[in-house]
Amino acid sequence: MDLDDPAHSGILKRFNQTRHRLEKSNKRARTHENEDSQLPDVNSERESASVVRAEGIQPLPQPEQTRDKKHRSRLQWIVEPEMVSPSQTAPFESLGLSDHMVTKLHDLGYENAFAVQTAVIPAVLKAQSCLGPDPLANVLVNSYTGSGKTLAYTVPIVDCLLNRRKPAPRAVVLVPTRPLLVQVMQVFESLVKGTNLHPMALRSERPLQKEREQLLKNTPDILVATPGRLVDHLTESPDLLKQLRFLVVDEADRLLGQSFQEWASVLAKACPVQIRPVAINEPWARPPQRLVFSATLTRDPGKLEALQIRTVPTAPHLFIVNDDIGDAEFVMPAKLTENLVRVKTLIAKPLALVTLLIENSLSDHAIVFVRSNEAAARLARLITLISQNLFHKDLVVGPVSGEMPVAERKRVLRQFASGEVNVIVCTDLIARGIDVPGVTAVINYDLPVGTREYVHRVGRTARAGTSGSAWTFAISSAERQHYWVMQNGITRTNKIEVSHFDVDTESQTYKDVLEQLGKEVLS
Ligand SMILES: Nc1ncnc2c1ncn2[C@@H]1O[C@H](COP(=O)(O)OP(=O)(O)OP(=O)(O)O)[C@@H](O)[C@H]1O
Repeated sequence: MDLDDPAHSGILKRFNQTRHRLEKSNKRARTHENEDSQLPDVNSERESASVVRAEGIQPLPQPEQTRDKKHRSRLQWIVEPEMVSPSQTAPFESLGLSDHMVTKLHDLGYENAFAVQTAVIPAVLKAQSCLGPDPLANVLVNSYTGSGKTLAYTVPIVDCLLNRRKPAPRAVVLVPTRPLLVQVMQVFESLVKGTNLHPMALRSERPLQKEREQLLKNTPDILVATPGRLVDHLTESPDLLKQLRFLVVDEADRLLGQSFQEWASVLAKACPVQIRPVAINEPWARPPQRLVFSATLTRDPGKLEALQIRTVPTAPHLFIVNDDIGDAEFVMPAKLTENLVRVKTLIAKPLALVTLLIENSLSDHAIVFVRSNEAAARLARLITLISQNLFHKDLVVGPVSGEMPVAERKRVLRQFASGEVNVIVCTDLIARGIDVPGVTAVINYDLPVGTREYVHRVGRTARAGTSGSAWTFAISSAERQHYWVMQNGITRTNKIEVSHFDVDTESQTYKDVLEQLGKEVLS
């Protein structure tokens, strides 16, 4: 209460007057031990009633404040998240996993758990070990790009489901894009090898009916899907998820930004709800444990509400992998260096890009982001032409965009991962979640639309503790301003470097190259 506020000081004054009168009247009652004298003084009661209704010697009822307190305690997990230092690594043996899983992880080359895994794996295992119908503590995670969030949920899920007892999907993992779906599926497949667990990806490129038949026949334990495809199946088979134990929402802020087919409410209706048995032999059920991940997780309770994160009676865990919460919402990988590249004109941009790639030895394994499918195709061709004609180098460049056939896109990504393709030019389709080890640089040829997109794009490099660099082109003061605005709310180890790029756009060879591209586009 603000005592300087005239309204509040008036309330306080009236409260003190009333309390004073009540104290006087109670004292009188105790002194005389006379039943009549215990009644409050009629005059003073009238007086106090005209002021405010008093209820014993209690503070005056303050409904707003009570509600606010309750509200606050329900949101305590958001207000005071559990901070996890990025340096907090531990052997997988120490996290409560089965011997089978620890051996499997070692076989796959994972020795120690990354920070996010040391926090999330024990929290999930502990919640899942609770028997009975009590709701499980949900887990929400904000951890920087490339920090190992995928293993943080796939490992405990597989470990918990190892003793397969029910032929029904018990885990659903939602992801925003098909490339990410393929990647998560590969991680599950590597973890379940040698067990009787069966993961399945729901793919929108397949006929729905055929996939449904497969779903009924194979009874997968784990489903990996995009929300739209899952909704299609739930419409046909509303009981599909009745045995669900885990609901993972990866890249949650992105998915929550999509209201496609009202997926969150359809999914909420399809999940088991709390059923507390009245007698010991009665059936019970509890909602699946929600595991929610992103490098840019929203902490807006209003937005998270769609996921039905239970806050009572078990408060969720909100893990933030960062040394210092400060004011920053997001954190950059420690070994990422960032550069703002000032280029004078639009026409200089392609040449500046190729010069940057070649002169800074970035051309081996780089990702260039542009804003449209068309720009991806055009710039990929232009990089090839410029590198051949002006630098006498044969860079292998491939576009990756949403309009390409899925098989073709997969091929380019596979070749990029194996090193056959040096540079990919892509849209935001692969800005999130995609993990290609060894990417040396990310170049924002076109500016991303906002902070979140920036964080995810540049996070395709400097992953899993490795080094990498990010370069963002800006040709006007408006673009530079946008760049600096995007940096608000990001915490980083390395200072951003600003460089100027002057290239000769007047050379005849460059003009010829641009003309050739123009002709190719028109033909
Ligand atoms: N404990 C570990 N030891 C060694 N490598 C690991 C470990 N955990 C994960 N990795 C590797 O780190 C890389 C990044 O992991 P992952 O893709 O899960 O990151 P992420 O946090 O989900 O990133 P993003 O936010 O970009 O989706 C992967 O190549 C993965 O194999």
